[in-house]
Amino acid sequence: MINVGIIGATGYVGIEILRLLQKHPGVKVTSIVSQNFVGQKVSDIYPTLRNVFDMKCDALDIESISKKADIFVTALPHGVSKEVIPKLIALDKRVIDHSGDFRYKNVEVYEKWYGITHQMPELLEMSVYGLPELYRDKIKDAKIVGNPGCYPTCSILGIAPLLKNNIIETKNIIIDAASGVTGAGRSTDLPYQFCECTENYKAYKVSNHRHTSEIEQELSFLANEDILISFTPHLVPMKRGMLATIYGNLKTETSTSELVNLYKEFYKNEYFVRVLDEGKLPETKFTAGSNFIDISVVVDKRLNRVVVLSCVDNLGKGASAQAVQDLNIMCGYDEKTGLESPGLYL
Ligand SMILES: NC(=O)C1=CN([C@@H]2O[C@H](COP(=O)(O)OP(=O)(O)OC[C@H]3O[C@@H](n4cnc5c(N)ncnc54)[C@H](OP(=O)(O)O)[C@@H]3O)[C@@H](O)[C@H]2O)C=CC1
Ligand SMILES: CC(=O)N[C@@H](CCC(=O)OP(=O)(O)O)C(=O)O
Repeated sequence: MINVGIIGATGYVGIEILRLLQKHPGVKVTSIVSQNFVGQKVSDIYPTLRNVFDMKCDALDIESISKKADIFVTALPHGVSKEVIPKLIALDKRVIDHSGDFRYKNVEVYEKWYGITHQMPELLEMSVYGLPELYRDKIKDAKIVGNPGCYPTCSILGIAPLLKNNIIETKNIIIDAASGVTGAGRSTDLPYQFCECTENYKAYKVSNHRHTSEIEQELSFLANEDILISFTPHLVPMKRGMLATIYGNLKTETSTSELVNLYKEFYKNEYFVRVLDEGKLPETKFTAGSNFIDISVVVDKRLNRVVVLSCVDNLGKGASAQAVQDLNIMCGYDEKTGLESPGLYL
């Protein structure tokens, strides 16, 4: 049994991890940390947990919480994680982080896109990007895992087979993606209030969203050359879910069925990646509440262009469930442990 602490347990990502870990036979949650709810039962804040998990929230006192757990999952805002994690590492703890603070290999790129000075670039070197389908072997022994952002998970896995097989031009990759409102966390900021986002659909941070740089980093590693993309995120009036529509120019004439076969071959050993048969398209309700990513691929013959549709739950494969997958890899458990349930559908 592994003792796990969740720091930032009272946010949307943290509470989803707590929910998933209730069904995990190899993990015991021994500390949950909050900022505003210290001393309160988490089941009073999230009553779905009543009689299931009634632990009280700890304060962020590293010395005290480090005695309670071996591995910590941090679901803290960007900039806060990088203050907390070095202290856990110094106490020989392993950490899976959800912020952007440990996802980058080049500290200057992080500092430019986040507007934050990192201060601990040497810890970036030891961190592993937490996308199991690409970095499973490194995640196994990692001290720090930088769990990917939701848009990057959805986009990178959607494009990887094309770049790895040299199928598309590396210029002119376009990603349009839409996220449910939980993507912004348990925020009370005006744009995320009911009357502001319901019955509405809008783009935001066009050409300057920080995930552009994270996606570019990983696509560049896959293609072995520097890649720039056009990335446009949108907010869609749903609680959870994310769909990315990705466009790339094919280098040679290729059919839809050839590409579907190529994707199926590429992901043949990946339980959580479901490549859909030709003619089938993903929908957010098919992945909601799960660790699955559904991908379909279509060739627009007239333009010799490929259109990939890639779909995750932003809180599932886009965050918490993927962290549980990483945790399983780090602890030597079967990757599906605690993640066996299908999505929610309704
Ligand atoms: N939401 C999503 O879909 C995704 C989010 N992420 C990332 O995961 C992380 C968590 O996101 P999310 O759960 O959505 O955010 P929330 O705002 O819902 O939760 C943030 C959590 O961090 C705690 N917290 C905030 N500031 C501090 C601080 N200064 N010191 C200690 N604790 C603090 C909060 O405590 P309290 O509740 O007491 O205020 C809360 O538990 C972020 O880095 C986010 O970017 C990554 C992928 C997807
Ligand atoms: C809808 C919405 O606001 N989504 C968030 C992305 C959440 C996420 O996955 O990203 P990080 O972990 O990098 O914060 C945003 O666009 O900032």
